[in-house]
Amino acid sequence: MATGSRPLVAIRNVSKQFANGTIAVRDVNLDLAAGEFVSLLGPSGCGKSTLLRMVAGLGDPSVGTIDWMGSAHDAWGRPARELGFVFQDPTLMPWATALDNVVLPLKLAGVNRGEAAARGAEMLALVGLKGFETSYPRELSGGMKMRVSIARALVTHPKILLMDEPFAALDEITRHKLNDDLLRLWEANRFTAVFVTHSVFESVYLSQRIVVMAARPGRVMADLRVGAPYPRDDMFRTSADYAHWCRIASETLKEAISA
Ligand SMILES: Nc1ncnc2c1ncn2[C@@H]1O[C@H](COP(=O)(O)OP(=O)(O)OP(=O)(O)O)[C@@H](O)[C@H]1O
Repeated sequence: MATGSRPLVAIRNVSKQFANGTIAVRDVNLDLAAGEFVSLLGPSGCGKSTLLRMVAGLGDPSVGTIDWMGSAHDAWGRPARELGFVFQDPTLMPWATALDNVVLPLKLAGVNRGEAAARGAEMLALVGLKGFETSYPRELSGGMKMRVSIARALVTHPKILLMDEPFAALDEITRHKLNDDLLRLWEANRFTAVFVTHSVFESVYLSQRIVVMAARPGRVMADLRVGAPYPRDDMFRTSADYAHWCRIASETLKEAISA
């Protein structure tokens, strides 16, 4: 991956202190390269979500900068962040169909109705929901709702997809399936993927790179490269190579927590 080239996002000396005095993250330095798959791995409270939200512009750092390199800026000097965000909860509009949920970002961007519907339907098909365009969220399973959420995040073809523990509430079989589908989408489209998780297994399965964080205060402890090739599939999940990388990631996480 293009890790040697100019980063897509450069996080420099970033700290975040909330009004109640909590230091959520301290002195984080991180480059996100175009097209890479990175996981932020760490225990509860280590600032993963806070960091991800700041990359998305949902909250500013107290100290430091987050630069979207090479992005256009608006009249106020704010970067045009081309991103999609997937939360742990699918956050769908219950009164709208799957298709209407997916096309919302296109509508907000002023894309005309016909084109938005075509692009939305195409995206739903890519996440395995062809035929469910007119279904309402209440008619969909948890995994299907999350697929709609991913389709909505990707429908604008963002440069970066930020995901905050998107599969944590799903059963293991559904989570594995969604992991596979996410990798397939990433390999086909090569957006930058930033994935927050506390699961060592999930981070190893998905990522080229795992940024290991520790809490109190939240900080980056290690930056691990997962040297296993893609495509990754069920064969990989049961391989000695996967077990090897899980062991390394697990030991790194243990060291980070006890440091
Ligand atoms: N709005 C807020 N006001 C005050 N403190 C906050 C706020 N948001 C988060 N925190 C605190 O900042 C720290 C980091 O929280 P954050 O949610 O980023 O961690 P996390 O690693 O994503 O945790 P989890 O895995 O449990 O979601 C925690 O101590 C949390 O209580």
